[in-house]
Amino acid sequence: MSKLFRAVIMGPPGSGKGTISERIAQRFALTHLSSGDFLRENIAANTEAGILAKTYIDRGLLVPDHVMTRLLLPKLEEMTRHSWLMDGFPRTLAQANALNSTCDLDLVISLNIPFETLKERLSERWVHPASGRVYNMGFNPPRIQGRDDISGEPLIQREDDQPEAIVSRLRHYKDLAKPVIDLYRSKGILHKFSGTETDRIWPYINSLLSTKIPSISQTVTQHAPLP
Ligand SMILES: Nc1ncnc2c1ncn2[C@@H]1O[C@H](COP(=O)(O)OP(=O)(O)OP(=O)(O)O)[C@@H](O)[C@H]1O
Ligand SMILES: O=c1ccn([C@@H]2O[C@H](COP(=O)(O)OP(=O)(O)O)[C@@H](O)[C@H]2O)c(=O)[nH]1
Repeated sequence: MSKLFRAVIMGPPGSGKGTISERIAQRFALTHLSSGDFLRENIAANTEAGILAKTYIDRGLLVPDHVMTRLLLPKLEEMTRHSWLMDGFPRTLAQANALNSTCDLDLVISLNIPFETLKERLSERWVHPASGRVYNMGFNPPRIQGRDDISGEPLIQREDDQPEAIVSRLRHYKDLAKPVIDLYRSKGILHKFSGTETDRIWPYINSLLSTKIPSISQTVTQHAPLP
């Protein structure tokens, strides 16, 4: 069996983490884990952690580190036989240190996208709350306007995707992410990608990962070519 591969993707809101994670998961047969999706599942299932997390999310706050680690680390510990890509965790240095004590990461992708692009994308983002599926009226519109492609349920715009909220979310991201990015840089596993379009960044990420997970990429590219 080939070596297991563990990666994290970081970037400000709207930087394309979800979009790129889906492509990576498909191309390299990794499991895509998203902290936001995992929280939404817990909220929908009314778990103790979900109920607690909701009180923070509803106020536009980050869920406290100890709640996040208690929720996510056992999940990762269960995944001993899987290669995975984590999106949305760690977000703070305390979370990064907790993750560090659970597993060794192979690689961290950090997305660096201009502010104007982020603002534009977020204002055009529509989501299907139950599944976390994300659309954009220009980039990847739903097949039927205002409806999720799979369930046909209505799409919504998130409160915190309004222009006024975006500036403070971005500032907040920068403050918290900097020490995490510095930590991964010092470990020599950080790979930073800059640009305004996922389609342009994707080939670089694809070729980097092909060198890191060659055995998986060869099998998968024969069957599932992507742009
Ligand atoms: N690692 C984390 N630490 C603390 N809170 C988190 C974490 N991950 C998610 N959350 C909480 O869940 C909410 C939804 O997360 P999700 O990743 O879906 O969206 P987001 O980060 O706000 O926006 P975007 O998807 O645009 O980056 C966050 O706003 C935050 O309150
Ligand atoms: O090159 C791109 C990549 C993404 N998006 C859109 O930008 C928004 C934010 O992307 P995503 O949710 O993947 O970013 P995240 O917040 O997860 O980093 C979504 O509406 C995507 O459809 C876009 O318009 N162009």
